[in-house]
Amino acid sequence: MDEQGGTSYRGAMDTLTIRRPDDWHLHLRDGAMLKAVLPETARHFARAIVMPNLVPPVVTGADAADYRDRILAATPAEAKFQPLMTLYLTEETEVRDLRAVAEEGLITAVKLYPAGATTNSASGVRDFAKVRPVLEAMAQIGLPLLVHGEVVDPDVDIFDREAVFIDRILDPIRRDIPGLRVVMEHVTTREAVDYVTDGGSDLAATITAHHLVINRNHILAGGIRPHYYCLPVAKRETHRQALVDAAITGHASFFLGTDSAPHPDHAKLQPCGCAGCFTATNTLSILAEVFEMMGALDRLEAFTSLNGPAFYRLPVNEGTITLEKGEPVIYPAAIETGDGPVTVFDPGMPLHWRVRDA
Ligand SMILES: NC(=O)N[C@@H](CC(=O)O)C(=O)O
Ligand SMILES: [Zn+2]
Ligand SMILES: [Zn+2]
Repeated sequence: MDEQGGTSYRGAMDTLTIRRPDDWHLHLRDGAMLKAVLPETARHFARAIVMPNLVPPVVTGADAADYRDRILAATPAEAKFQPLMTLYLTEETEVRDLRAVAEEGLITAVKLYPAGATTNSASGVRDFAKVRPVLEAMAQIGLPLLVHGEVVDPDVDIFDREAVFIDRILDPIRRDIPGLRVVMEHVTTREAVDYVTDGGSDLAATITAHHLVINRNHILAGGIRPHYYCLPVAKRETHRQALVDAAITGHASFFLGTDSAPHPDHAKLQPCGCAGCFTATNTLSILAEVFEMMGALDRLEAFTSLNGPAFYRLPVNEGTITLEKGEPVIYPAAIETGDGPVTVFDPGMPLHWRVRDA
């Protein structure tokens, strides 16, 4: 480790040691799927913000405690992995309950899904006025609100739904409730990048690996690729470039949230297939490739391991991981789960960086 923030290089930049990363947006699911996907995350990441969009969703403290225990039970014995739990905000969430759960230290954040915006969001919020007292309490406590930032209005084009959400919903809420700490999850647009860049220290954004490498052509041109379909859907190339620029700057408001969202292939390969890309397995290889391509390997650690803990007011991880560069790494095309195979996201380019076994 050197004094410039822990990144050290050897040789012609063929190894890179960084603080152990965290994943600030992850879907672990439950049951057989949880058991199959958890090792893919625990191998590389020390902590993850675990999304609460189970069926039924994680809405009470008791739900969160039970889910945490199921995750810990499914964690490989040798792994040191800490799940950071979240609650699913509904119009019925009570201020009193939320305060109690937050005081217990059981949850790290609360997740806001506009009803109907994405996978398992039916119990989400329709009328934002109804959750205002809860958001005010969160601002007082300093508990972050994580938002799936898309409007659900059928008249709004799917490629515009994130930008419209900022104008119609998020910005008014933030003006109305000063001090509310917000993470815009899985941002996909230049508008979101600009909004977060100028938003001050109470606003941050997670960025996925897949949104750094695909644009909407990858999904739709030359045939439809269901494994690239996730929400928010990837936008045009200029937006992808804005995301890359945000990720590589080292700006404190941007950090990694993989949004690794496993669905069995039989649920994705349908006339109406599920949204979500499964990236837990190869995210770090993809990121190293992108950051190297941009001449920004020295800022990878800020994105994966430093900016997130700083926003969440948590210590950075003690341990490190070492990435090494060599022949292209071959990842399995899919992982096997009790619910059937789950295809691993294919970045469509050779990946030369692998995480060295600890
Ligand atoms: N990103 C997705 O496309 N899907 C996520 C839900 C979400 O994060 O919006 C899922 O749970 O499958
Ligand atoms: Zn989402
Ligand atoms: Zn997600």
